[in-house]
Amino acid sequence: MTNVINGRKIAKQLNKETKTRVDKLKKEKGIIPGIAVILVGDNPASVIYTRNKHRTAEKLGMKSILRKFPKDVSQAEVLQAIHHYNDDPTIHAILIQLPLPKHLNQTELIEAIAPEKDVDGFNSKNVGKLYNNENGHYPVSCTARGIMTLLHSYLDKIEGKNVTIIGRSILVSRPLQSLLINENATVTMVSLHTDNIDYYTKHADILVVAAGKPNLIKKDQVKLGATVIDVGINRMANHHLVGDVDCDDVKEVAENITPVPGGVGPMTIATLMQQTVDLAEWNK
Ligand SMILES: Nc1nc2c(c(=O)[nH]1)N[C@@H](CN(C=O)c1ccc(C(=O)N[C@@H](CCC(=O)O)C(=O)O)cc1)CN2
Repeated sequence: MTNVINGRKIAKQLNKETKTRVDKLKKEKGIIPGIAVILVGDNPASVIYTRNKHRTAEKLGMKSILRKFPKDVSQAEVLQAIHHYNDDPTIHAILIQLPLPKHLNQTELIEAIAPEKDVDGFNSKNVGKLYNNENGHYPVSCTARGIMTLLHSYLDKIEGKNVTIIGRSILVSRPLQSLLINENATVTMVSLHTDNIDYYTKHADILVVAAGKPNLIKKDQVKLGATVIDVGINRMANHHLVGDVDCDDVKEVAENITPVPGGVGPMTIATLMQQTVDLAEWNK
């Protein structure tokens, strides 16, 4: 029997736990976790995601600022906002919504965020700590951490598992590779350029697909009993959302599978909330 992983339910439970932590921080330390989300332009998906982040943070009792800039804003103006929030003691978490318009230097902006407020974990200091499997506290990619939460909910152990990740992004695939390696999984990174990609997908106990190609993966490419994590969110012409995995087909062979929508996506925002409270606790 295949488990269709309910990301919405697990995200709801995580938000409940986060709310309890927010209330405790307020009561015991007088600290209200604060997040500043920077949105440049009017990309429709980014507008929805940042609104959801803002609303969820407020619902959980946090301070939340959604700072919007027009699409032609200068690099200097965005940098100035980042410096402002770096210096604001009521803000514990700063995030720049991606993608950014092409004229902006994404790397410079991410590097300008104080590492202890870099709630996305994209700053090179935090990426380096994750890569080195350093002890101590540091933020990591919210989607990657959210996927680890899903895997831990459905699998007894990750150690020793063969994992194939299709994708190479700094947003999800690379940090997820490090998180999995740090838990002693064997991780193979492939892409749409890989020769004989089916060889790698068929050998995976855990298959993570972050390729950005609707319905790329079918059941004949998946090992019997595998756990399949679909990171793809493809908006079709009829406005339907479709993942990178043909869920109805792959369900016939997978033991666990995430649907789209309702799988990995909701975990990204719940993990962002979780990590905002982490930052408020770590840096109090
Ligand atoms: N700075 C960042 N930018 C982006 C990130 C990120 O983690 N940090 N991730 C994505 C977008 N994203 C959050 O920002 C995100 C994507 C999807 C969902 C989600 O809940 N998806 C739903 C479907 C919702 C819909 O699109 O209609 C689902 O899959 O069920 C939340 C957040 C890129 N940018």
